[in-house]
Amino acid sequence: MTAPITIALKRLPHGEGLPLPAYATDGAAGMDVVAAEDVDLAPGGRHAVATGFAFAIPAGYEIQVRPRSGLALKHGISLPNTPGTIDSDYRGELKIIMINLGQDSFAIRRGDRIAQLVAAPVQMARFSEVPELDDTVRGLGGFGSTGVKSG
Ligand SMILES: O=c1ccn([C@H]2C[C@H](O)[C@@H](COP(=O)(O)OP(=O)(O)OP(=O)(O)O)O2)c(=O)[nH]1
Ligand SMILES: [Mg+2]
Repeated sequence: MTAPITIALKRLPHGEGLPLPAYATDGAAGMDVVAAEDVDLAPGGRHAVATGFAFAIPAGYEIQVRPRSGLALKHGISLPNTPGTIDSDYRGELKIIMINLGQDSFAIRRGDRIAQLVAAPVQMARFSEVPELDDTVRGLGGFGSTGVKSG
């Protein structure tokens, strides 16, 4: 296990009293984050749920916002943009964009764990434009091209 990075966090006024995002167990990959507001999500509805926190993620890292499987399995609650990307230069409030894919209305209450945050390194890249690409076995094949028997 690599040493944890330190992420500066600012508690916003409406985040008063909420727990910091935290790992539920020693081996958890994601830190559970809780809602800072009450929201009733109708079937098919979506909402950017306040968390009450803002961050300064160190350069070279991101936070990925991922759904919780329990909410997904039991209630059809997910994130339409999963994994959400929190940029290192974002200083606004972390919001969790939630969608209700279930058939019943779902009540999110302040303090409920609604998503999990995974800190990850970011490999920066740049493009080099070329006239031709090199040949490969796959070539132009994609979208289910492998393992298809011909004849
Ligand atoms: O689930 C999310 C996703 C994004 N953000 C914030 C942090 C992120 O750094 C910023 C921009 O996100 P993204 O790049 O995914 O959105 P965009 O549609 O490309 O907006 P922008 O033009 O602001 O980058 O919005 C959240 O709070 N929650
Ligand atoms: Mg963007």
